[in-house]
Amino acid sequence: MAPQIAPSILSADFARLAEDVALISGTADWVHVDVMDNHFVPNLTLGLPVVEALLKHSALPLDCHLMIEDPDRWAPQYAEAGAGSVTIHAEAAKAPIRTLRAIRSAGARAGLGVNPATPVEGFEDLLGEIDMLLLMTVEPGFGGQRFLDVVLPKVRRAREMIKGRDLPVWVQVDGGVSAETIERCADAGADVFVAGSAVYGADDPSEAVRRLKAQAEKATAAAAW
Ligand SMILES: O=C(CO)[C@@H](O)[C@H](O)COP(=O)(O)O
Ligand SMILES: [Fe+2]
Repeated sequence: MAPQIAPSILSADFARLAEDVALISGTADWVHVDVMDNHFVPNLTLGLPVVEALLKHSALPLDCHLMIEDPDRWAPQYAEAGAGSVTIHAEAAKAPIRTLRAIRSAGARAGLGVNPATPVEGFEDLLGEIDMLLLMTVEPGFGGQRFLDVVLPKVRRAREMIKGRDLPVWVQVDGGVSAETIERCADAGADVFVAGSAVYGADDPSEAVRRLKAQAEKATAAAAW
């Protein structure tokens, strides 16, 4: 799959979300929406009502990343509302298979996320239940953190696992992805890149997306996977 860029609106202006989403509509592939509940992570952002409102204003599909304690209860509702993709965290879900199936049944892509210290090997048998594996490259909770290079071998192993099973599962990296780190991620096997501060901290967010995508495309073309 060609590399895709998903700017995170965590670094946008929360009072001008529709305008900030419109800024990247011409160059980005997804709008990444970080839902945080102050329980699974020590930060509080937005929830279903804001996502429902944003869906009416976004030309791009919403990629909802649920960093919440009870994703089994909430995730299907984001899919039913019209999100293009809904990701639950493996550390939080109590019935991941049921929840992933409910997301797909509601017409969204189903994502499974893992924190930096959570191994992917335990989830190999779930690969057939998901459309995307999200590998956090920072500890979840905040934008603008430093990229954790220590996660890159896991990105590589995840890509190998997926390739070994011949499944169309996307590998998303999230956290600290920038012009400095995106090539290493693409080389390791990532094909969906979340970037918050690297996009919304730039003078021209749309141009920042275009550049990140060009870098990812070049690194992917040269990659062994
Ligand atoms: O899920 C998260 C943080 O928990 C991310 O989506 C961040 O919002 C990415 O921001 P940057 O690290 O790119 O600034
Ligand atoms: Fe995220």
